Amino acid sequence: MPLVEIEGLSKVYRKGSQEVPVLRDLDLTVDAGEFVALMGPSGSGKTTLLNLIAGIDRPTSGVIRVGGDDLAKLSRTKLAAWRARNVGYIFQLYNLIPVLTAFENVELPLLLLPLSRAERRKRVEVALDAVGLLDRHDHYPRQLSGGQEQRVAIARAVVGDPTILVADEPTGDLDADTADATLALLKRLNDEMGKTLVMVTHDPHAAAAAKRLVRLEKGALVASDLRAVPARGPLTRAGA
Ligand SMILES: Nc1ncnc2c1ncn2[C@@H]1O[C@H](COP(=O)(O)OP(=O)(O)OP(=O)(O)O)[C@@H](O)[C@H]1O
Repeated sequence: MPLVEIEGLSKVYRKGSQEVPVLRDLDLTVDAGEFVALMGPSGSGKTTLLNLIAGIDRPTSGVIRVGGDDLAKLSRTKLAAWRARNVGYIFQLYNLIPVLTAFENVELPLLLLPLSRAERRKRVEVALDAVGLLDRHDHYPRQLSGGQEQRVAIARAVVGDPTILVADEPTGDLDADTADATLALLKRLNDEMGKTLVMVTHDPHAAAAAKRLVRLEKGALVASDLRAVPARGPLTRAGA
């Protein structure tokens, strides 16, 4: 079943009087339960596309439906509310709030939902447990390693049970082993919990964690294939 339906999507940024076309007449469908890697050269429009799917940005023209909602038709306020309910965003640099503990960081998106304090606590604990960091719940981001910070950020992204998870270079700032552990976690969220994931990456190794590869070049889709990478066991880095 299609979760993301994109038809004739275009995005033009305006810089003063200058127009910068970033996405051109793009069509793409992502089914529920897919794990899609979005690759392409720097400047090809990957982050722009991800932000449009996440309802952070709005298209210049075209249709973008996520879970049946036509995002271009929502007002800014409605789009913000839609985002809070439906999107979990994972950033390259984690974007945790330094003055909040791991628990409080994960709890943050739940404060926008009508939940009791007890229900919030339960959900935060389940999410922290799922990423293996329940015992670090009272640690501040500076007391965590980069990989642990990213796992807290992943817990924060899934805690509200969003319709879709989007990740922008989630392993871009991690060493190889920590990146592998993070990718294994994302794979597990997809395989075992059925989360739909769209991940921007430059790294073919990271892309190999996904089930489908979508390539962008100069704002247009050049390929969208089921994984050409042979099936394999645990993520291993070639030559390592
Ligand atoms: N807010 C903005 N205003 C003007 N131009 C922008 C804006 N955001 C992005 N761009 C331009 O749009 C193009 C695509 O940017 P985008 O970040 O989507 O590319 P990308 O494929 O994610 O690149 P990278 O891999 O380097 O992150 C770039 O030329 C960029 O300069």
